[in-house]
Amino acid sequence: MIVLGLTGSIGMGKSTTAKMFADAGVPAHDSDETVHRLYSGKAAPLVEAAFPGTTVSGVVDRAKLGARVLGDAAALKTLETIIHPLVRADADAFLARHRAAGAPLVVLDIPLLFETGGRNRVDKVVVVTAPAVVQRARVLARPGMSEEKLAAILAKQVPDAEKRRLADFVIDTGEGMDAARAAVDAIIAELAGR
Ligand SMILES: CC(C)(COP(=O)(O)OP(=O)(O)OC[C@H]1O[C@@H](n2cnc3c(N)ncnc32)[C@H](O)[C@@H]1O)[C@@H](O)C(=O)NCCC(=O)NCCS
Ligand SMILES: Nc1ncnc2c1ncn2[C@@H]1O[C@H](COP(=O)(O)OP(=O)(O)OP(=O)(O)O)[C@@H](O)[C@H]1O
Repeated sequence: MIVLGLTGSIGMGKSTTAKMFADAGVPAHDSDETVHRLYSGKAAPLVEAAFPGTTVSGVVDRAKLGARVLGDAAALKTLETIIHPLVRADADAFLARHRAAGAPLVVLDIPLLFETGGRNRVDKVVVVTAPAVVQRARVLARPGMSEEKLAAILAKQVPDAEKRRLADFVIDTGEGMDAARAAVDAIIAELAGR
């Protein structure tokens, strides 16, 4: 089974591209979605213990938590120490399930693949990218997002140019959905022979 890591900086199109792989029949695991699920389950008490007041009715409020940790390097590190092992365990279970089922190719969508040593956990890497102006416009259009929050997140991420340099495949999501879908199909053809 080939494990394809999918990464890219904030707003570059990871989730959208992961869904294209899934729609084409390639199982895809989404780290951000896993974090969000954990925040309404087993991670919630751990987060509340570390950052009192960031959960509401037993569920992590991501706006409150983001306000607490983004821009505070030590706090973010503490959060990552709690969350990353749980996400990794979820991804490992996903891999075991699909390996047992005989899947030829699977995708792990890992936002911090290069930042957290994820390169060793995957066979090939696809980086999604877009021009910086497109990225900014996408991210700033989200509710609750601000220039400061974006700057704090970008400061914690390997720069886009460096990610592209380290990639086996690059998909430019600034060229539209059809172009991205064609790029996804070409990668599947190369890696899974179909
Ligand atoms: C700070 C939080 C609460 C903000 O929540 P919010 O709903 O606004 O954002 P969301 O979770 O959808 O993440 C959006 C994007 O932000 C970036 N990002 C998130 N966490 C981090 C981080 N620790 N370092 C760098 N970039 C990050 C990624 O590009 C990610 O795709 C949330 O991102 C979080 O809990 N982060 C810590 C866990 C983590 O490291 N997740 C990312 C990989 S598993
Ligand atoms: N190929 C594409 N063509 C046009 N728009 C796209 C394409 N891919 C993604 N987008 C748009 O870009 C925005 C960000 O996409 P997406 O949520 O997939 O990014 P992400 O990298 O997962 O973001 P985050 O890092 O915040 O989790 C969305 O509005 C999405 O519709």
